[in-house]
Amino acid sequence: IAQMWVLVIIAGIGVVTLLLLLFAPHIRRYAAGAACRTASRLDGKTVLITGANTGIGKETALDLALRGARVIMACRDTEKGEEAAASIRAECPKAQVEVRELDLADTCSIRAFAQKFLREVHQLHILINNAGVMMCPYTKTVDGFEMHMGVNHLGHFLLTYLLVGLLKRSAPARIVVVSSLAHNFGWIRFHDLHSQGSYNSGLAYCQSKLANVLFARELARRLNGTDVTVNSVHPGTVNSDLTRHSTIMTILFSVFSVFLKTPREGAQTSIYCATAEELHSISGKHFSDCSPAFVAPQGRSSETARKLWDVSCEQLGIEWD
Ligand SMILES: NC(=O)C1=CN([C@@H]2O[C@H](COP(=O)(O)OP(=O)(O)OC[C@H]3O[C@@H](n4cnc5c(N)ncnc54)[C@H](OP(=O)(O)O)[C@@H]3O)[C@@H](O)[C@H]2O)C=CC1
Ligand SMILES: CC1=C(/C=C/C(C)=C/C=C/C(C)=C/C=O)C(C)(C)CCC1
Repeated sequence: IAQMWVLVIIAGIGVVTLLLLLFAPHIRRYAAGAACRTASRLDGKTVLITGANTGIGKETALDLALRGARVIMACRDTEKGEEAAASIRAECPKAQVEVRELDLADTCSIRAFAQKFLREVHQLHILINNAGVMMCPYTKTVDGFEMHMGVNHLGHFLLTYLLVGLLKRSAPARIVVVSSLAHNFGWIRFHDLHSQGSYNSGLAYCQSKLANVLFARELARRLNGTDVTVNSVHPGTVNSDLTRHSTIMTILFSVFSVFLKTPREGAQTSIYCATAEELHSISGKHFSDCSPAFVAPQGRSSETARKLWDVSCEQLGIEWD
């Protein structure tokens, strides 16, 4: 009987493998999701992308550079950034890409970055808040913020605050906030925003991605009439370095990689929101697979969005009306 079970298991694995191989092209096509079909050129436009040295950010940078934009890649590790820029130039010799140092886990770095940027770059048409950290062990940023909240939300909040004047002067301009489907599982824990009482790395990530959705909606409302639009994005489930802090997720993502998006596929919705002509006046919306997407009720609450805005300003020591 034991031998029979072994045979059944081997046959089962064989059948599953065969089916997977047979349907691999279909599975891949389905997993890839929607591609951005717009042919818009970006000659003469300046784009800033955070976390552009790898993953979705790097692929977004390559695509926008191919469209003729000057792409500024804001990276915390400029060596990694230069390697990414070199690989973009190898694919697109005419690419105007440059690397600048930005550590979103340090408000001094964000302020220094913005100061130099405003001195040296005189226009900004597209800002893509892409950088992110997921499920890291409990860590604080230089300013004492919990890492997910500090980098994914507060760091980008401060960066956008410092650059919004330039975006307005360069209008029409767009801001793309890379959030996630994970916002569905998040709650803004105003009583313990920095998880000092209790910490769960998954929930901390979800909270920060919900903060991204709320920030995009509230900023869109405040920028109404300025010709600067803001939309948030879920890129899909993408096989990137994002899982680096979780061994289980890293193993699962590589084993099931055929079912996941590649970083290039994951960049499509960011590219769509940054370039699609039909979105020129669309603001405060959430997109996935280059289409409008569902937002969880907690991501649609104007009250929570306003409260988060006020708390974020307070924590960063800024006034932003
Ligand atoms: N991959 C996925 O399945 C999904 C991703 N997303 C979102 O997409 C975005 C991009 O993720 P993805 O490309 O997958 O992940 P990667 O880990 O490949 O890229 C993340 C980028 O963020 C940068 N980064 C992290 N911390 C900081 C910091 N303190 N200062 C500046 N840059 C920083 C990283 O730099 P470095 O390499 O130096 O660490 C890297 O360039 C994230 O916001 C993520 O939340 C949303 C849903 C699903
Ligand atoms: C359940 C399951 C999977 C799906 C995981 C998903 C859907 C992860 C989504 C992550 C997100 C959205 C991260 C960033 O924001 C895998 C890996 C295919 C392996 C098989 C089990």
